[in-house]
Formats: sequence, structure tokens, C-alpha cells
Amino acid sequence: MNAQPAASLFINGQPVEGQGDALPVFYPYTGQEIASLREASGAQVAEACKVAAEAQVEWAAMAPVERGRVLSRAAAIIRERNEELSRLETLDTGKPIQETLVADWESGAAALEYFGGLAATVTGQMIPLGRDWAYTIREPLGVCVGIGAWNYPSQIACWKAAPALAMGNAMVFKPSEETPLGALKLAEILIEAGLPAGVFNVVQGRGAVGAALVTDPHVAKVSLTGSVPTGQKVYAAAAAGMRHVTMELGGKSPLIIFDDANLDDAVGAAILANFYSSGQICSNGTRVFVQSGIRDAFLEKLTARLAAIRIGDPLDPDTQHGPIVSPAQAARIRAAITAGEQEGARLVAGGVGEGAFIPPTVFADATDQMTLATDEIFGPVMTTLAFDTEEEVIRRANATGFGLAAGVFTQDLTRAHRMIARLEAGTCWINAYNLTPVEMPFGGVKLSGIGRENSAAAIEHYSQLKTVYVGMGGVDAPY
Ligand SMILES: NC(=O)C1=CN([C@@H]2O[C@H](COP(=O)(O)OP(=O)(O)OC[C@H]3O[C@@H](n4cnc5c(N)ncnc54)[C@H](O)[C@@H]3O)[C@@H](O)[C@H]2O)C=CC1
Repeated sequence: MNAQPAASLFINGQPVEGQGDALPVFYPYTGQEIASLREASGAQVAEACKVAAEAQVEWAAMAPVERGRVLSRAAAIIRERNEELSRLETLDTGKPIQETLVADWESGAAALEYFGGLAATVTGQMIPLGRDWAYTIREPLGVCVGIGAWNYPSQIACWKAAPALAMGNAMVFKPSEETPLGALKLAEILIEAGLPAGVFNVVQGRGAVGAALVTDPHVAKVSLTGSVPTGQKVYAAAAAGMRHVTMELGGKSPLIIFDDANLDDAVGAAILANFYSSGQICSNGTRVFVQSGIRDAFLEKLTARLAAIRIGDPLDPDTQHGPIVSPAQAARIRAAITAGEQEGARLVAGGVGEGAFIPPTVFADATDQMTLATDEIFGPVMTTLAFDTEEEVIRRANATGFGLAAGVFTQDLTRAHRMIARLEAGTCWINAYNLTPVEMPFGGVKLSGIGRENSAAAIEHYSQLKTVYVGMGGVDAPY
């Protein structure tokens, strides 16, 4: 298997070889090296930001409808090539092809399509002031840096590029060092769709390359998808230059299931909330609060459904559960499972697995204080917690520093809305979980982040207002 790209980086409309350290890419299923990349050197990071700053001027001067057309064309190209792109995504991430065909590039195409359409609708305000008046112009920020996590590499690249480019910004994107391939394809596709050279650039590298991007003098904004500790470092570094930030960080989200819920739907949602993409999803509902009366029935239905899951070769269209992205991440997840057992939680399904695979794992009889219930694991590990009353479960659900997402399952819709109003989470679902259509704002509160991706809300995070006061008469100076 070979997924070697033309070159490691993409700068000024061209593939460019990196001049930094070696960056091998491994197929998580076999451990085989499928591409040998190189990181960007410091000089290449600076070059990418400079090129972006120059290209941004021309791009911002284009009519928004023309910019939108480029993004729409890119969306169409992605959809035409979805099969080939999804295969590459599976090689890069190890996620089952049945997932990547529908959830990765397709979601990226939806973002390009959505923001392509929105570009021309963004207008300012006219503010009457009597004789005088004022108006506002929504202007691009300039050069935006995007830094991605490894779980949805191509989707993350598109979710950041689409609103940034729609508003007339340029972008330098650094994918995760674990999954560097998809962003290079996006760069090629955007050029093919008519994007001027230099408006979207890709540099590769580990954390130090990301850190160099954040403080480059050309950079006006940083959008990061990653863990809370990285977010804290990036936010602090961005603050020195008063740069804008969007932070899409981790979570330990509650999924609350009341005893009047449709149990089959609730079990299905708990599965989607914990095991899709082998559990490597930031918004996962990993603390599943189940009302005491239905706890046994819930666990029985859940374990029966998990017993039927097909685990294996991610390129096999029948496979439903693939490997973990890297041996290091698998080791971290295994340590969390072992700690859970040592702390006294009851393992009712799964376990540490073997090699690259960790099966869907479920713990019962856990307490809120166990690390299983406090720490983000970012793997296929569900912790179920029993509760009795609404008041109690709200308090326990909110007793975390995270605030990315939350879900409520109940047939009592008054209760559902009452609960949601009090849950400290940026993205909530009622009788659903983990659905993130582009039309809907997505993001977290508390430690889980700042700003929102997707929807019209993202426009504000990739632009700034200029206010213009227009004097229509004489100037009355006091002396
Ligand atoms: N809220 C959201 O939308 C999502 C959040 N995540 C979160 O991402 C995490 C998993 O992804 P990882 O790749 O392990 O996260 P990570 O925080 O280790 O790395 C994220 C990115 O930041 C870069 N980076 C690391 N140190 C840096 C520094 N000092 N300056 C600039 N860039 C730096 C990395 O190279 C990588 O590209 C989880 O916590 C997960 O919850 C993942 C997907 C979506």
C-alpha cells in the first residue's frame, strides 16, 4: 500500500517538499508505512504565512459570489471523487470505509457548499443618526491558521477552510502529524476549483510547527481542533499578538437517559455516542447517565447489540469498528480501561483488546469520582452511571470542567427542554446524538472551547467589523 503524495507541503499553489524532520505515515490497521513525509522547516512556515498574506489581498478583492463559486466547485469535485478520497481517509486514520464514505469528505463538501452559498449574502448595516449616518463593513481578518486533530482530518480542514475562505481570508493549515494526507488533497482540489495560488496552504509537522504558525507575524487568527492542554497553550500564545481564536477542544459529555425514553433509540444513541470512529470523537457522550429503573434493561439491550458488531479490516465495506489511530493512543486507552477496573467499576462488555483493536467497552457501577468518569479517554469506552432524579443528574452532569456536548433521552419534551436549559454544554441533542449538520453551530463552553464552527455563526469568527461614520453636514468645532 502506498499513499505517497507529490510532496509533503503545499505552498503557493504547488506541492513543495518539507525541509524539516522526517514524518512517516502509518496505516493503523497494519502498521505499514504508507507515506514518508517531512515536516516544514521554520523558514517554510514563515514562507507559507508570507505567501498567504500576499494572496489574501487579491482573494479578498474578488466579488463574494465569485469566491463562493470556487468553494461550490470544490464541493462538487470532492463528491465526484468521494470513493477515492474516502479510501485515502481510511488509510490515514484507520476508520472503516463505511464511515469515511459518508461522514468525512462528505461533511467537508457540505461545509464548502454551505459557505460557498453564504459568501454573497454577508452584508453590513446602515445605521441612521439623524442628519449623519454610519455603516458597517464585515471584513476578512487576513491570514488564518488552522490546526487539526487526527480523528476527522479532512472534515476538520474543510470546516476551517470553508468559512475562512468564504469571507476572503487566506489559510495556512497544519493537519495532525498522525493524519497528514487529506489536507494535501483539499489544497489540490481548491486549486482545481479555481482558488488563486497561495490562498490555501498546507504545512506539516508536530506541535513545534503548530507553535511557530501561531506566533507568525502575518497571522491574524488561529482555529485549533485538539485537546484542552494544547488549546490552553495555543490560546495563550495567540493572546500575545491579540490574535482571534476558535478553540474546538475535548469533552466528557453527559448522555442522560430517563426511564420513559424509547429504549431501543436510547441504546442506539449511546452506541453512536461512544463507538463510532472507534470512540475517537470529541463530542462523545462518554458519561451515560441511566435512570435506575431501566438500568438493567439498558445494559442488557446494549450488550446484546454490541455482541453483533463486526470488527476488522477497515477497507472491508462490512467492517463497523476499526483500529485505533496509533499504538500510542491505543496504549493510553488501555491504561484508562485498566484503571477503571482497578478503581472498581464493573466491565460489562469489551476490554483492552489486542494489537491495534480495542472493542466497544462498557463499564457499569461506576462513580462520578473514578477517572473513567472524569478524564477524556478518546477511545471506545463508555461509562454508565445510575441516577434517580432530574435535579441530581443535572448537578452531576455539570460537575466537570468540560462543556462540549450533552444529550437527553425522554418522551417528556417539557422535561427535555427544562434539562437542556440547565446543562452546561455548547452543543445539545434531544432524542438524538452526535449529529452535526453544517447548518447548526457546533462548539463548546467552559474548557471545551471558544467560538463556533459551521452555520452562519462561523462567519463572525472569520471576519471583523469596520464601522464608518459619515458626516453629511458641516463640522461644529468648539474653538
Ligand atoms: N471540539 C472538537 O471539535 C474536537 C476536539 N477534538 C479533541 O482533540 C483531541 C485529540 O486530538 P489530538 O490530535 O490528540 O490533539 P492534540 O491537542 O494533541 O493536537 C492537536 C493539534 O495541535 C497541534 N499542536 C500540539 N501542540 C501544539 C502547540 N504547542 N502549538 C500549536 N499546535 C500544537 C498538534 O500537532 C495537532 O495538529 C481530543 O482532546 C479531542 O477531544 C478532536 C476532534 C474534534
